Amino acid sequence: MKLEISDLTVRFGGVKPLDGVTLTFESGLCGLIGPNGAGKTTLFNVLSGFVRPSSGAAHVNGTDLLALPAHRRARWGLRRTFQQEQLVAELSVGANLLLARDHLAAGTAGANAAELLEFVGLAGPDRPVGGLTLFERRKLELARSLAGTPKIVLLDEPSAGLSEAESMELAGAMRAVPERFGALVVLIEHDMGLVGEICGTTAVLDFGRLVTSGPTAEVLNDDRVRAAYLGEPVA
Ligand SMILES: Nc1ncnc2c1ncn2[C@@H]1O[C@H](COP(=O)(O)OP(=O)(O)OP(=O)(O)O)[C@@H](O)[C@H]1O
Repeated sequence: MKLEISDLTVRFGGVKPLDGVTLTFESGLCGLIGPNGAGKTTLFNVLSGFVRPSSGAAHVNGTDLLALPAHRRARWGLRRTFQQEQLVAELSVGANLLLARDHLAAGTAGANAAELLEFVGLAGPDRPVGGLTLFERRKLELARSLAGTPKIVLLDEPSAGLSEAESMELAGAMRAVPERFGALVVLIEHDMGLVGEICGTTAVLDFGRLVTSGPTAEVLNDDRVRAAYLGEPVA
């Protein structure tokens, strides 16, 4: 699975949260990093259909993603999580998973609920979501994003607020997604240690522009990336 983004620009009035971004996510688990306001979530919003770009394109293995209406993108295999939780607290773990599958509406191919919960390491499908810990809810959100037949999975800071041990456990599941589900995963993550640990390649945005992308170890050592995080001008 290869996601090719070309010359993507988003304008909100005079602001350009994305400014001519050209970038390829090749396969596996890819990091997407950058300081606050860099345009990371905006890129997810464009890919998932919440924001219409003023120009540019995104193709997955030749499919023109932006030409599909947002609801068709989900059915096609585009998945995402949000910084704000999308779970229904009054419903059980299992019912929340079923809701995700119902939204897809294209049959029930893919892993069943028990398999998804086992994959993320979450027990008790009958428990109400309102009683889960933050860590358990994050696992459930990851499971939801894998319902049906995911092709591209966009994860927006799934580890925010978790302890280091919890983040590492969730990371173990995230890094197993490409092989288990055949999907490409793009992960927005602020913890550089975690990115270095689990992302094969990483792309860096700053002020809506691509700073660099490539093998994660090289990217994290790049002076331009350090400068972006320290708030210094990029040479
Ligand atoms: N609907 C909107 N209207 C106007 N400006 C917006 C809108 N959405 C985002 N922006 C601006 O676009 C820029 C990029 O925001 P975005 O949320 O994509 O950044 P981010 O890299 O995801 O940041 P963070 O790490 O803080 O989540 C910011 O300057 C933000 O204020």
